[in-house]
Amino acid sequence: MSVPGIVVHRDADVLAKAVAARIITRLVDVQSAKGSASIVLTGGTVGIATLAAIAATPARDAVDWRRLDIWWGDERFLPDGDKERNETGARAALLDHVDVDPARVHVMRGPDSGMTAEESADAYAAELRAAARPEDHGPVPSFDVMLLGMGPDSHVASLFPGMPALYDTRPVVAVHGSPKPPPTRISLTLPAIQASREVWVVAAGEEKSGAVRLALSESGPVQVPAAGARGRGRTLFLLDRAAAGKIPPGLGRIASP
Ligand SMILES: O=C(O)[C@H](O)[C@@H](O)[C@H](O)[C@H](O)COP(=O)(O)O
Repeated sequence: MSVPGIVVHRDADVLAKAVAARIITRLVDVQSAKGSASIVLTGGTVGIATLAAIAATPARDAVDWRRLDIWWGDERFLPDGDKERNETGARAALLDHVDVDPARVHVMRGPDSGMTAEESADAYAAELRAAARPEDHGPVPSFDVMLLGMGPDSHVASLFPGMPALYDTRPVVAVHGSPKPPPTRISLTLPAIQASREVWVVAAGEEKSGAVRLALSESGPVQVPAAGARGRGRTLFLLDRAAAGKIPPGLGRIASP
């Protein structure tokens, strides 16, 4: 797994815009090289603000949205269209404004599907397995970009410290009793996250600074899930100054444009 690079931006607004530009560039590069690309979206304030920043920039048209596979790292187990669903936020911020191929927007289904949370997780795992190719060497595709927001407790996706999902070797699990409402969620697990070519953890605000410090230290991923958020090729922590405020000196290269 890759050692995290750290990039610090002035504030949450500049961070979202900078991550948006970075996503567009990454997707254009990958599509130029491979013809198609894949991205895993996240919920949360910065995650959704980043999608809105993509929608707001003319450079978004450089991405071939028809040749992009869109996945989610986690989802709240709520009915389609519920305003608390990460999918709802992503569609309002970006997906409804670009020409995505509906067949390549892979949502984690809620209770209106008639499935339980466990069945929905299994269905998503089957969708991931169907999209995996031999060169991925596993049950999930090698995602080109895995975006992850991070909570003040260092959770990523819906992997909360000490909870059973962190011990699970399956790629997708149902989460019950989430400390962050709503209580029932669907989440990729760390093995699925670590299959990504690149993992980008995005965080803003002083309340995340302790979690950032732990996530960049030699912490164990069960107690510090963000410490397990590592890509096979590259890991980036994309932060604002407030979230970066407790990073110990000498912890690798910190770019502060
Ligand atoms: O479903 C969710 O809630 C998100 O996927 C979650 O992992 C989020 O990204 C973090 O909690 C950070 O959220 P904030 O950026 O709003 O603090």
